[in-house]
Amino acid sequence: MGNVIRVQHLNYTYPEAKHQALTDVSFDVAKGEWLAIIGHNGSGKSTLAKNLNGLLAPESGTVEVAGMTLSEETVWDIRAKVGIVFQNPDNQFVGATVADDVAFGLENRGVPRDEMVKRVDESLERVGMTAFADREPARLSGGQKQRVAIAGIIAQRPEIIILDESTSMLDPAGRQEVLGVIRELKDELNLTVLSITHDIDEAAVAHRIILLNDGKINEIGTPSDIFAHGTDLLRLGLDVPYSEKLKDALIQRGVAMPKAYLDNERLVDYLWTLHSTM
Ligand SMILES: Nc1ncnc2c1ncn2[C@@H]1O[C@H](COP(=O)(O)OP(=O)(O)OP(=O)(O)O)[C@@H](O)[C@H]1O
Repeated sequence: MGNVIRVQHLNYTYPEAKHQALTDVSFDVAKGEWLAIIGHNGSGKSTLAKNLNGLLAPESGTVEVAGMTLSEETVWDIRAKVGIVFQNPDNQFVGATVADDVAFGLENRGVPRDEMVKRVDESLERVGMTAFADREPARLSGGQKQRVAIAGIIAQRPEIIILDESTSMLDPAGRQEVLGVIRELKDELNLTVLSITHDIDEAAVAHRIILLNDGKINEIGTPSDIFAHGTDLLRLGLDVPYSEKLKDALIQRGVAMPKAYLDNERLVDYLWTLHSTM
């Protein structure tokens, strides 16, 4: 499996800022991988996402996407490969109807009308929003709005989807709805997913997690590697999985617990075994 993203020694400073927003960031992403990016407020997550699709231009270092090195010449081709779903669904709509909205990006790219109609239908079908094609986007629920935003992106046939806090304004049901759609699309279309999130449960479903701290990569590892830091993550301004908090509270009370990260199910299994041997 080849790499679809390669970032090497990326540095970025905003024009009017004193501090570097990203410092010497390097990592690879394999095609078809789900990578979560976590870190405290202001750690550089959104800046990194914008450097990946050329919304911001790296100050130094290189960004390669789908075999192209990001530059003025490649920025439009790269942008076509990387779709970003942003946090606030209301800021993402331009069309008067759901179908118009999904068509917008294709119109801009000069896709012929027949092809456009086909792709709009197909994309709405994939996110389960066909019945809403003629509705006004503003009247949809938060989860439905994000599904429409996702349809607008997949209509453009990207290889990579970045979720930039895309579920953070949704209720738990909306969050599950959107993540479910992404999971299905990822498998059907062999997409690579980067999810920038504060939601620890969303990070836990990734293959790997990048932990950013003050614009630098603190660690890259599997969810088990990262969550094994337990309550130390709180010091980096992050939340800790519920199972780790519970484990910590049990350790405080003198219960012998394994060091490795246990998700909810494995924690229950462990406690059950402990209970059965008492
Ligand atoms: N347009 C801007 N101009 C100047 N500085 C900025 C700008 N946008 C972000 N920054 C600064 O760059 C750093 C990284 O910000 P960024 O938005 O990438 O962080 P983040 O991890 O996405 O934060 P959050 O979780 O709050 O969205 C912060 O110090 C922030 O204040």
